Parts: sequence; structure tokens; C-alpha cells
Amino acid sequence: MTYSVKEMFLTLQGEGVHAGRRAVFVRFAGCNLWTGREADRATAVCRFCDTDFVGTDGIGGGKFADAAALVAAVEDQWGSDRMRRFVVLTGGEPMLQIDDALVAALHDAGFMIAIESNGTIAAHPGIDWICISPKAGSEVVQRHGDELKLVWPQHGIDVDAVEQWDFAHHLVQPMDAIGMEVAHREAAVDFAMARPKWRLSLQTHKLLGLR
Ligand SMILES: C[S@@+](CC[C@H](N)C(=O)[O-])C[C@H]1O[C@@H](n2cnc3c(N)ncnc32)[C@H](O)[C@@H]1O
Ligand SMILES: Nc1nc2[nH]cc(C(=O)O)c2c(=O)[nH]1
Ligand code: SF4
Ligand SMILES: [Mg+2]
Repeated sequence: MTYSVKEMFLTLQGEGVHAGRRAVFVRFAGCNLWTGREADRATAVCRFCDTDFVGTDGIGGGKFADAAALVAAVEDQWGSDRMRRFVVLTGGEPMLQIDDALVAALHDAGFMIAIESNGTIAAHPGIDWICISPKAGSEVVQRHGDELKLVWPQHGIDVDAVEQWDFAHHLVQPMDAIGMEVAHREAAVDFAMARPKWRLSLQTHKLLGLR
């Protein structure tokens, strides 16, 4: 199948358990919880998105005719070193496009595969690191994985219920919103202080000026 990718880049994972780790990011185009158009934001299920995932015109983006073509581009970003290869599939919603062929080709190239997903579509079972970030008003079907990353504050989330899902790590991440940075950071710190199961995740790439 053809994969539509907004952008692709080599950076450090900025968020969550793997923060600080060298990674190739593949940002798939399109999402099932928002069109990505500002005109639709107020009526979308997910209204706080910090990302442009519309189209395939970003740096390193494009339409890739098959898994081999996409993986060749990922390898190009990583370089020839085969040690500790790590790719993060994000978006947009990556589970709209990830399939058997892509997972197999990335594994053949020696990559550990991580996903950043909203959890409304079951994650591909071959993925090595599943990070799910629930969105109020959506139905999360992927209720197990490696990392649950709750963007906070978010009205309409039943934290006690979410906490019972089967995840190895629980992270709370301040919602980035213009003018609300300090209040949201404080809310996330308060959350982590009140709930010992959870720890704070900061978007360190933004603090560092990385992509
Ligand atoms: C842009 S999303 C793409 C992957 C997937 N659609 C999802 O929502 O998990 C990547 C990560 O950024 C988080 N995120 C999006 N907007 C954010 C914001 N304004 N502040 C903090 N985190 C945000 C998401 O919750 C998710 O964990
Ligand atoms: N450096 C960096 N780390 C990230 N972790 C999750 C990201 C995402 O947008 O999915 C992201 C991103 O866009 N950049
Ligand atoms: S689900 Fe993810 S990509 Fe889609 S609008 Fe929300 S944060 Fe953005
Ligand atoms: Mg991001």
C-alpha cells in the first residue's frame, strides 16, 4: 500500500519513558479525531493538538509506494550504524496506516518500533513499544501497552478508570496551550504529586528547540 507521510526526521524522543533516546520520527498524515484544519478544531473530538499532520509536504515527507520505500527513507535518516535502531511512528494517527508489511520491513532493517497513538484503533501486535494517549470523548480500544501518556488537564477523562487499564508506565504530560503553560504545568505536577502511580512527562524537545 501507499503510505502518506507528513514529515520524517532524526531527533531525540522528547516525551515519555524513552525521552532522550535517538530516534527517527515518521509522522503519518491524517487523523481520525481531527481533520487538522483550524476551522474544524472547535468541533473536533480532539481539540488540543499541537501538530500539523495535513498533507505530505513536510521535510522528509511524501508518498511512499510501499514498505520497502518507506523503510529505505527511515534507514537513510538513521544512518548505516545498525546498533540500537529506534523508530517512532506518530502522526496524525499512525494506526490508520501501519500494516504487516511495514512492521515486517522495519524489523528486517533492525529497528525497534515505537508508536504514539490515540488508542482508538487496536495497535498492530508487532509493535515493540505502545504508547497510548487517551482523548476525552473518544473510545479507547487499545487498553494495554507499555506507556499510557495522559495529557493534562483534560475535562471528561475518568482517571480512576483509565488507571485500571493494563499499562506498564503511567505518565502525565502538561497540555501545551498558548498562555496556559504555567497553569497546565502546575496541574500536571499536582496530578503526579497526588497519584504515585504516575510520573511527569515534559515535552523536552520543545524546551531544547529540537524537532
Ligand atoms: C500529535 S500526537 C500523534 C499521535 C496520536 N494521534 C496521539 O494523539 O497519541 C503525539 C503526542 O502528542 C500529544 N499532544 C498532542 N497535543 C498536545 C499538546 N497540546 N500538549 C501536550 N501534548 C500533546 C498527544 O497526546 C500524543 O501523546
Ligand atoms: N522530539 C520529539 N519527540 C516527540 N515525542 C512525541 C512526538 C510526537 O509528535 O508524536 C514528538 C516530536 O514531534 N518530537
Ligand atoms: S489524536 Fe493525536 S494527532 Fe489526532 S488531533 Fe489528537 S493529538 Fe493530534
Ligand atoms: Mg509532537
